[in-house]
Order: sequence, then structure tokens, then C-alpha cells
Amino acid sequence: MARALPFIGAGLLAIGLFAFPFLAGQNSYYIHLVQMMAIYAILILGLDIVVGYTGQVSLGHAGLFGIGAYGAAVIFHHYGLGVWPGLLVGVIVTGIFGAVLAVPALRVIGPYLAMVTLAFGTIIQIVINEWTGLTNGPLGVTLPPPRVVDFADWRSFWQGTLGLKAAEFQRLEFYYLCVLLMLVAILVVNRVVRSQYGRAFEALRDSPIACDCMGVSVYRYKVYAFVVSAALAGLAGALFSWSERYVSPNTYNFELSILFLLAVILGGRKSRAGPLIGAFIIVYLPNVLSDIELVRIMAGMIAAAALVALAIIALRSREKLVRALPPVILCLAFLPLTLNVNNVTDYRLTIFGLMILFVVFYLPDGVMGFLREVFPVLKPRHVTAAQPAAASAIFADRGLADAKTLLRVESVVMQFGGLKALDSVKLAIAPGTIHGLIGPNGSGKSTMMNVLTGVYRPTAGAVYLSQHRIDGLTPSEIAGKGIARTFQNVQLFGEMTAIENVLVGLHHTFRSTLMDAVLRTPRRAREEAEARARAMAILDFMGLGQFAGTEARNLPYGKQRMLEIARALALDPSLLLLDEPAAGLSAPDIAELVEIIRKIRGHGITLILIEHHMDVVMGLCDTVSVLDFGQKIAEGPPAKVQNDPRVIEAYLGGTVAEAAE
Ligand SMILES: Nc1ncnc2c1ncn2[C@@H]1O[C@H](COP(=O)(O)OP(=O)(O)OP(=O)(O)O)[C@@H](O)[C@H]1O
Repeated sequence: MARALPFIGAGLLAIGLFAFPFLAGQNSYYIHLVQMMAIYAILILGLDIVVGYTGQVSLGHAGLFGIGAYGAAVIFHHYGLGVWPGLLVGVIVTGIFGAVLAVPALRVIGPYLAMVTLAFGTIIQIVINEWTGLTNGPLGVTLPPPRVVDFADWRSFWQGTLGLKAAEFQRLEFYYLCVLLMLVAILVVNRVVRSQYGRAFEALRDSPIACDCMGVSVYRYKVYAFVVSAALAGLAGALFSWSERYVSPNTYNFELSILFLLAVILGGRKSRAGPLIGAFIIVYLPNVLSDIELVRIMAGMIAAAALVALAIIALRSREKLVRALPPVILCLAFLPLTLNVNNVTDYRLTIFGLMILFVVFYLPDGVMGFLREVFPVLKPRHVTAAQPAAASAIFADRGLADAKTLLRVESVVMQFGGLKALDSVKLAIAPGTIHGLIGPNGSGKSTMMNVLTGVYRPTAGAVYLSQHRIDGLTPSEIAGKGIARTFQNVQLFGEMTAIENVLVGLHHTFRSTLMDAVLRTPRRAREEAEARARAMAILDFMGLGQFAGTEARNLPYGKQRMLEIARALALDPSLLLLDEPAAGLSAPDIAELVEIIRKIRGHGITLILIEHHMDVVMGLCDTVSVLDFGQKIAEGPPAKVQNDPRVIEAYLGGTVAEAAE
């Protein structure tokens, strides 16, 4: 039943939307309202990709919407081209601008990105206003009634069959075009976010550094997300201009961007139903706010609902009562406020702002999130895998194991201001070995990891994997060459399940394109099934099979560390870097970890191990290098290093046996 629910929902939505004009008695006002909802829903579905999936803030979507609208209007104004070319131009031009908007998102995050995207929207509005030759400036562009289908026979047949006047039929045609495109947008977005592209979007939101180190370029996928999102905004904009039949620069302002953001947050991130709820709210909200009587009635209803909710909470839990008081007081205060003013339209931005605050504090997952809590059947299903692949399929040989030295670090210097975190460090890692990297806190071990994986570019020196120089490459390029890593402070993709985390590591196995994802081609289906089977086998190998469908953030700490290793193994690494994998683990978990590390080495994977647990290092490593103040002070087999006086002095502060206790 739960499996069929999205299909039943989509089917009912489609039937409802197609029947609506007849149910509404061809009432043009209601048809237009639903049409506007469909148009806004297309944009909000796209905005959810950027906001919900990649976790970026965009206040520039009103600008993108404006570009789409003007794309359609301008080609009509100058060349007399109609609806279809308008939609095409709207989508393509806005998609290009989406890539432009992605550029700042690659450099700044959070409030800074909000500011930059806001500036983008403002610039677009000013350009539309000032470039009179192209856009007709403040006067705007007027369009004729849209003509969707140009076959005279077809039109007269259906017009006669339905018994409609020519204008009514034309209006109906455009309505159906809008709802059909909205349904297509739902389908497309659904397929994209469930593909490896959607997983990449979520991965870069939860941990950009881990995403890059899994070979999934944050840079590239942020651009993809913005382009897809912008193309949908452009489609919505082009439909909007033909729906309103008039475009002017003032429409695409800051307020509209806030409304769009409100719709995503209020409707609920990461769902297809959320944008529909959001679109409903933003179409109806301005209408409600312009009618003071209606506002007062709604304020009364909200106050009554808040009081009822307060009474229920008071009966259930005292603790929650304190938390519930501020929103209840806010809801109650709204009523006398509306009774004292004759017009709330002027306060609409304040109301939008308060709504955003309210949702962020009390409904972080929006209306859909709330509904999912109340009706768990609405929660998205976490797909795992039908059958794990054979264990032999987990490890693929990259053919680097024959090299004499797998990794060579030549006189690497890493300087931060006046501090040399690494000072002319040389390392040579033999294939098939476990190489320990130890040293006191702050000696440069994690910095070395970051240099090896491309997170830091060394100030001087060189790093070679087999014969290939890799310093200067990006983390995702280095990951692609076969170096995988875990992190000192666990960097999982928290909102994704265990199997999805591993699937991000398997991203490199996919050859299917965005188009394959949209069309759900057999190639994509095959790749997805193979990757899921392999991910399941990796999870089984790490003893995590039973947690496949559990969100990473809900796993116990020890399992999270194991999952990081599982995800790293998915990269088919030749070299696996483990940064303090035993930190925070219990004794049985450490014993299990040691066993697993041995098994991994047994499959021909070379490891570099940073660890403070000396018994783990001494028991596992073939060679140990010791760093102190960024310099290598000793190297050799554990037994030799253990007794090196410089090591004892610098790092252990006594004997190894004492330190291990
Ligand atoms: N991005 C950075 N900017 C400035 N200084 C840094 C940066 N990263 C590391 N450092 C400094 O470099 C030195 C080495 O740090 P690093 O984290 O590599 O040490 P570590 O051996 O891994 O220590 P620990 O065992 O505590 O993790 C420290 O003094 C640290 O403060």
C-alpha cells in the first residue's frame, strides 16, 4: 500500500486537475487560479532542488523567473513568435543564467550566498527595466491570447464536442498545457533526485569535503543543480507571461523571491507534494491578504486552533508547553492586530517574514514534514537492494599494486601563514602494506591526509601515485585515481541512508547521463541495480547490512565510523587513508575494526593509518612514520620506531608500553 501511495496520489492529482475546469463550470477565475498554481509549482519544484537537495539559499529565483517570462515575451514582441518557441527560449536562456548564478554558489555559502543571489535578482530587474530596446522597458510587453494548438480542424472538432466558445476553448488549451507541464516537471524532478545526480546534490549539502573526496565534484554538481532549477524557473516564467499576457519589470522583485523561498520551506523540502502545497499558499496568500474580512476570519481560526493545540499540549507534557507558548502567543496576537487595521497588504512582507520564522522554528520540515510525522505512511520509502552482489565483486583491481612504490611524497611543505604544518616531509608507501602515521597532536598528520587527497595544495614538493603526479589535482580528481579516505571527525551524508552513502562512493560506476535519468532508460536501471547490489555487498562486508535503510545520522557512533570506511571502499581505492578510525570506539568495536582493516589489506588495498591507539598501530602496521612539528623524525618497522629515543622523547613521553596503557 505504502509503495503504491505516490502513484495513487499522482493519479488522483492528474484526474482532479484535468476534470477541474468542468467541475468549476468553466469559471475563468478559478481556472486561472489553478493555472497559476501549476506555474508556480513548476518553479518551486526546481527551487527545491537548490534549497532542499543541495542546501543552498537562492533569493535570485524571481530574477530567473523574470528571464523566462521576458524570453517568451521578447521573442513575441520582436519576431511574433508564439507559445512553443517562447517556452523553448525561456528554458534555454534561463538555464544559461542558472549556470551564471551557480558561480557565486561555488565560492560563498549561507548568508553571503543569499546576498549574492539577491543582488543577481536585483540586477536582472534593473536590466529588464533599462534595456528598453529589447524589453520595452517600464511599459512592458502585452501578448495576445495564447494559441497552443494550430490545427483548425482539431480545434473546431473539440470546441464543438465540448460545446465551448472559441475564447473558452483557447483558455482551456492553455490551462491543460500548464497542468500537463507541471505533471511532467514532477516526473522529471522525481527521476532526477532519485538518480545518482540527486544523491550527489544531497551529498554536497551534507558534507562538501566528503562529497569531493568521493569523486563527486561539488563544483560540477552545484552547477547542474542550478541549471536544472533555473530551466524550470524559465519554463514557469515563459508560461507566466502567456498566462498573464503582460510582462513588466516590477513583477520580478525581491518580494517574489521571498515568496518562492517561503513556498519551499512552508510546503516542505525534498518532496513533490511540498511544492504543490507551497504553490497553493503563495497563490492564495496575496488574495487572502487583500481581503481584510477574510484575514480577520482566518486570524480568528488560527487563534482558536492555537488555543486548542495549547490545551492538548498542556494535557500531554509540561516541557513542551513552554516551547509551544511563543508561537501560540504570536497566533493569538495576530487577531487583535487584524481588528485594528483596515488593510494588511502593506504589512505583507512582515507577515511573510514572520511565517518563515515560524516555520523555521516550529515546522523545520514544512507542512509535508508535519503530515509525515502525523501519518507515517507518507514518509518516503528507503529503498535498499534486492540482493547483495557476490563478495568477489566488491574489490576491483586498479592494476597499481605492481608498482614498486604506490605513493611517493617528495619534500612536501605545507605552510599556513608563518606555520609550517609539514616541513619537507618524504614518504614512500609500498603497495599492499599498512603504513602508520603517528605523532603528537598538531604534528601535521591530518594536514598530510589533506595534501594527499587534494584538499590542500602543498606549498612545495610533489606527490606521485604510482608514476602520476597528483598534487595540484582537485580532491574529486584524486579520488578518481584511486585514493579514498575517511575523516577524523566523521563526515557522513547524514540525511541519506547507509546504502545511499555507499552509493555516493559508487558514483564513478555510473555512465548514464541526466537524460538517462529523466527517461529512466534500461542502461540507468541496470547501473542502479548493479550499484545497489554492490553497495549492499560492501555493507555486508563491513557488518552493516542490517543498517542499509537507516539514515546515517541515526546510526550509533561506532557504526558511523564503519560506514565511512564502507563508503571509501566503494571508490575501488588502491590506497585507503584512515584518519583515526578507532577514535571514540569501544574495545569490542576496535577489535572488529582491526579485523576489518586486515581483511581490506588482504584484498590488496594499501592503507595509511593515522591512529592514537598505539596497540592498533603497532599490531597492524608494516611501517610507521613519525611526525613531530611537521617534520618526519623516524620511520621503520613498529618495533624499531617504538624504541627510537627521538620518538619516545617527542611523542610518547616515556615508553611505548606506558603510552599504550
Ligand atoms: N587550515 C589550516 N589553517 C591554519 N593552520 C592549520 C590548518 N590546518 C592545520 N593547521 C595547523 O597545522 C598544524 C598541524 O595540524 P594537523 O591537524 O595536521 O595535526 P595532527 O597531527 O593531525 O593533530 P591531531 O592529532 O590533533 O589531529 C596545527 O598546528 C594546526 O593548527
